[in-house]
Amino acid sequence: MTSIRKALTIAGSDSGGGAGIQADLKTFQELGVYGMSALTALTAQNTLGVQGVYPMEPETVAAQLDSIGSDLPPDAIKTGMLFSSDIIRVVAGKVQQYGWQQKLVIDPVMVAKGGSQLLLQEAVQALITSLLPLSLAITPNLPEAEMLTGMTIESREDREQAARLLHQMGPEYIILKGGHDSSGDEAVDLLYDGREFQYMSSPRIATKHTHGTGCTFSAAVTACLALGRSMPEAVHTAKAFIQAAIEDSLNIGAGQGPTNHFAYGNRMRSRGIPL
Ligand SMILES: Nc1ncnc2c1ncn2[C@@H]1O[C@H](COP(=O)(O)OP(=O)(O)O)[C@@H](O)[C@H]1O
Ligand SMILES: Cc1ncc(COP(=O)(O)O)c(N)n1
Repeated sequence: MTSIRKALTIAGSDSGGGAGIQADLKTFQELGVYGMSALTALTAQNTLGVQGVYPMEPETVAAQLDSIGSDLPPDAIKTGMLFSSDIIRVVAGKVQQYGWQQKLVIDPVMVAKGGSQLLLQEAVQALITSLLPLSLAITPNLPEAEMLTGMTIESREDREQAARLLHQMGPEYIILKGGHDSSGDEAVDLLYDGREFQYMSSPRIATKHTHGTGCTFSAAVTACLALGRSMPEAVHTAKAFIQAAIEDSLNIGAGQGPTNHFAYGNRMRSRGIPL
């Protein structure tokens, strides 16, 4: 009998396979974690953009979470596209019912890279009041952090202030991703635990094939937490995972190609390093 750690993604489906639950499940698999999913919405999507959004009924989301919660307790959970305040409230209720608070990573997905709305404007407040207080960590990109805090983020001091404000909203850890700041040669992420600011940077890769970077990064954090790693270790591994995935990103489709979920594992295996 083999025992395995389990991770759950509560997110939207990307038919093109680069973001959403597809990116999450591929990342879980690559990091040796058993992946489970509860779908919040279907998107008709490819490398050119989002052609359609079809949200699930909130009861359908609840039913999936009950099936998982009653039989397959996850070791870590992430949320991605949640779409509406009704779905957010259902997810928050199930997180409380099954006691998942200490295992929950929120990727506050708002807008797809092509510009389509994946979280309704009316749902931002529900995310702040219903879900953030229940979470272990949140992984906003810079525009999402601006939307959640209401502040403009330009300088390093702004990032630290935004992290402080987000920390006051409930999550124990703030992981502020810096991919959208194209001003330097580095992609700089910030981890804040309410006491210390820890910066993690890597060389910025010049490519348009970054579809699914945020989903993949937060899925890698979640997989590492499921494996029992500490938060700094999880973020460190996720940064290495996404760096490899962007370096070897896939030039498929006519638009913004996806990141390469095999890249990190291939590199580790070729060096004989256990994942
Ligand atoms: N061009 C890039 N080169 C290297 N790392 C990047 C690049 N773009 C994004 N990243 C990294 O990918 C992760 C996701 O970042 P970001 O683009 O900010 O989020 P999102 O995909 O949610 O918009 C972060 O760790 C960020 O530093
Ligand atoms: C279903 C779904 N969920 C999330 C994203 C965000 O993708 P990205 O990681 O590129 O910001 C997406 N494009 N589609």
